Amino acid sequence: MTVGPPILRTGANEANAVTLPARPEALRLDPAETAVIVIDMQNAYASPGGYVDTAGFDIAGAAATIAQITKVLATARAAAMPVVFLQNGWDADYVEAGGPGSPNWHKSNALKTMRARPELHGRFLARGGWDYEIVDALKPQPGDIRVHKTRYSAFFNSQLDSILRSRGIRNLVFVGIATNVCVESTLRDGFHLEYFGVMLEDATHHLGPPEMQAATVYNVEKFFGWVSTVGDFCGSFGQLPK
Ligand SMILES: NC(=O)N/C=C\C(=O)O
Repeated sequence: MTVGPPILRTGANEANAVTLPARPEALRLDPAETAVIVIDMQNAYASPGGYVDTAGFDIAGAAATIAQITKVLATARAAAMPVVFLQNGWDADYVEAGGPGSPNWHKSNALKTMRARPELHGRFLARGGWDYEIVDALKPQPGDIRVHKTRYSAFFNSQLDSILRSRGIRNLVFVGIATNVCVESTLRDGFHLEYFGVMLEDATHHLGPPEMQAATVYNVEKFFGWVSTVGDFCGSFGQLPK
């Protein structure tokens, strides 16, 4: 008898489930219980002249990440899988960012850069501004869901958990920027809230040196979830009848 690689079943509705190749093992996912979570694909994180570019991070990989996410979203929409866009930022007066009593005020490189260069005040991550907007190439389509968030984890003080639970979503497929900050923070919080998190490693991009990408891939694969690829996601869910 040949024993194949293990497959983890995440839901009760086995009839509609699809096998997604992943590490450390493949997953059986029901598309009706699965959502694509697009983390912070805003001009701030992916466009020249946006916050992270101005703050000195390398965004050379962002264009390729956008191209990969485009493929994922086309497959997800064709499979009637919810697409949830997270948008990171604050009100125009930065009240939601917290003041000096908040660690966010001290650690946010957007806020630090604006304090160091007062001519930039109001430019980064303010709702209503260009920096906050989703990049043109990934503009949300009718039926997509948009959720505002004010901290790295998309579950913290947001509507995300309620929106997912009310739709019966149990599995989250993560794409976006940055792998090692908001993607990992959200996937970790999702794990603690009993969501099965899958990160598509070639549709995410890190902030900082390349080791940061590798570290999150290791953490996800070993401790918090599963790691898959755009090719495997599109290959699996692209097979569903239209
Ligand atoms: N979207 C993110 O991962 N953001 C990381 C840093 C920041 O927002 O300052």
